[in-house]
Amino acid sequence: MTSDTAGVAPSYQDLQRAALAAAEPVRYGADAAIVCDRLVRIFTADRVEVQALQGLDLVVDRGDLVALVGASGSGKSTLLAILAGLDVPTAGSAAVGGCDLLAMNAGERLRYRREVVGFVWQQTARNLMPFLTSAQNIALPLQLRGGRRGPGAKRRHRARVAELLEALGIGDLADRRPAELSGGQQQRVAIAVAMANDPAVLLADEPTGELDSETAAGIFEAFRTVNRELGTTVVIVTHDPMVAGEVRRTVAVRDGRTSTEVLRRTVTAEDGSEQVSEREYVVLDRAGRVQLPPAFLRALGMERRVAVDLAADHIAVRADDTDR
Ligand SMILES: Nc1ncnc2c1ncn2[C@@H]1O[C@H](COP(=O)(O)OP(=O)(O)OP(=O)(O)O)[C@@H](O)[C@H]1O
Repeated sequence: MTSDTAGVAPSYQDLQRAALAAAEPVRYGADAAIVCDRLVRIFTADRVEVQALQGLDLVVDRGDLVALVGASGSGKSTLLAILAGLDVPTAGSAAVGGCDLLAMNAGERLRYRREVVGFVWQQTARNLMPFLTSAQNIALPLQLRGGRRGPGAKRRHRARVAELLEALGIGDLADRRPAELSGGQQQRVAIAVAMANDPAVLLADEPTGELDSETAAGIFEAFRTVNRELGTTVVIVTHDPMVAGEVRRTVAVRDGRTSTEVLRRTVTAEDGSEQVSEREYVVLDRAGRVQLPPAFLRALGMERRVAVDLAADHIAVRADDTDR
């Protein structure tokens, strides 16, 4: 190939590199904190199979704060147990903080649970050792963490405990045992314990389930603080209807799949006032499937088959009228 526009015409190597780059598949959610791809979890109880997760897709970006909502039995806790490294999916793939949850051996799984994820349970008592003070509870995961224990370890641990007590506004509770704390205070300490080893992701299953609504609001604020100030990705499973107003992204799980999402953002109006805009989306999975809201389908009598037409800026879904 001759070139009379030296420096502009691509070389053979340039073309080869471009062709290879184009052939390289883009990894699904490559830089995300959490990537679940067609996740399936089947339980067998009394020879009956329950498909708790039925091909669930979920990508959570680093630094995001996400609420998972859904009816009882929709699969939320099953998903969280997998993300926490406590359970293993039957099929599909899941990665958290770059760790492949299907490829870990027992030792790696233990390290993953201690260092990559933090977990806050609903039962306030389950999160804390009853015979340790708040500061000792927070220090425990630091001591259990493997690796080098140099002479400065004790000092570093003390500094980390102080930092977390301060971030969660519980410095004055450092020397109290769980029995001497209210439910809300216990959950704040539990968040500090889960954050001790600076996990990539903080997971919480119904963390406000045992609290009154005012205390619950304070706990959501604590999760927001952790998310904003410490930059941790946070995923909270909740039944709390108030939650939609508390987080940027709410993902609904239905029948073992993610079905709809509500995204909230603050927009500045023409007069300079700030308003929160909220929009509901249906999830588009990797195969191009969407789960349309049942109320919409019922309203237009859509079932079994719909006509789909492409327009310049949208796709129209209409009731099947072939028999009319
Ligand atoms: N260990 C298990 N053995 C058998 N079935 C299970 C097991 N764990 C969960 N399931 C079933 O899987 C489905 C999903 O359960 P899961 O607990 O994930 O739902 P959930 O959305 O968290 O519900 P809830 O909001 O009530 O906690 C349910 O039908 C449940 O009965």
